[in-house]
Amino acid sequence: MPGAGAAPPILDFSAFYSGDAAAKQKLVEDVRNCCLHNGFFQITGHAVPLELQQRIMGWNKKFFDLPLEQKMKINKDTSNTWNRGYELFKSQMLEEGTLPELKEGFYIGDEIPKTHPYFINKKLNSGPNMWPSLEHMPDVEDFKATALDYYHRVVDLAKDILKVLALTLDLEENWFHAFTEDAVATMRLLHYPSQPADSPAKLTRGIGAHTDFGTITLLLQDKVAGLQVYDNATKEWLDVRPTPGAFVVNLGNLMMRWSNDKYISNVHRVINVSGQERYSIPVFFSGNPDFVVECLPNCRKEGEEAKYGRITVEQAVLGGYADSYGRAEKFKKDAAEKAKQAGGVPAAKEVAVA
Ligand SMILES: O=C(O)CCC(=O)C(=O)O
Ligand SMILES: [Fe+2]
Repeated sequence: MPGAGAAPPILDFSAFYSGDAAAKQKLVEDVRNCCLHNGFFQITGHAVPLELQQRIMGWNKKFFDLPLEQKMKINKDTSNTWNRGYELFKSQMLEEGTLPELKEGFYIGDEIPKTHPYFINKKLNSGPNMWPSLEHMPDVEDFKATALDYYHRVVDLAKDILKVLALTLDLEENWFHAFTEDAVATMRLLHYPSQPADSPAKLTRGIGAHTDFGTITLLLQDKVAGLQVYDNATKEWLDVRPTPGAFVVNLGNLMMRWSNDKYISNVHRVINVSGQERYSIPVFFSGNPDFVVECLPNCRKEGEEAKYGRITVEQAVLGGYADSYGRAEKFKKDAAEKAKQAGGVPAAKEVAVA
């Protein structure tokens, strides 16, 4: 059971599929305790094949091995407005006071054609993916097929996890059904270069301390450690150990708000001082963008007011993005301004690029 100073437990999710009522009940209780404690757990025994996880991890590395100018051709900031494609090193800064983050990313989502109502109505992160060209990646069709297969299976798993979450709140298993229909989710391939050992003190981060903006996140890590969860009780950072085949599951801000802060969207970060390159793949499950979220049943006492008003999924997620990217942009502008005042060239190349 999670307690002060305990790393997120590894739960066997096969109990959900097994038909063994006692095992399923135990899973529900374990998940509930994690949600109340720090909103993090790992799961094994799910239906996403290990072999598929390994193939998408292989593509993760292959993608980032492309030369920078090829990745920049599908830069998410310049090639589209629906949040797909390549994200340059140091684009994000989630933790106030730290330096822009030492990670690069590649955003993928469901393949939404330009004729789809979500694209036409500019719904949250909805549109065609941005793939490398055939010229730069001759087997890009395999990359696409693997990424989309992986995406859909993880989204299905997210829906099963939401069934368990409904049970943790004593709701009917399909309570989240309307919310999960036509849901938006975003997956990002991430690459963290190895950082110097003094990174924690020097305030350089792979990804700064943050909470996720969506409903739930399902993260695949490779073998290289670096992810840490903040333990509110002991005020220490706990390592989330890479576990073969496991997904790290954590609740995002939308779920915390929806549950009236009963369930926790917890602070986490990555600092990669392993001496090796690190790769990971989070899938952020947002939900149906038009779904209106307001305090879940069984999350407040009789007569108690809900802490938050109604909000659509789309509004809630977009609010979180604006904060984190705005911070990185401001930092870069300030750095460029400082360099100009000092009469020098901007210190870092990315100041000009971003
Ligand atoms: O790469 C990881 O292990 C964590 C990534 C993460 O927290 C995020 O992308 O929000
Ligand atoms: Fe995160």
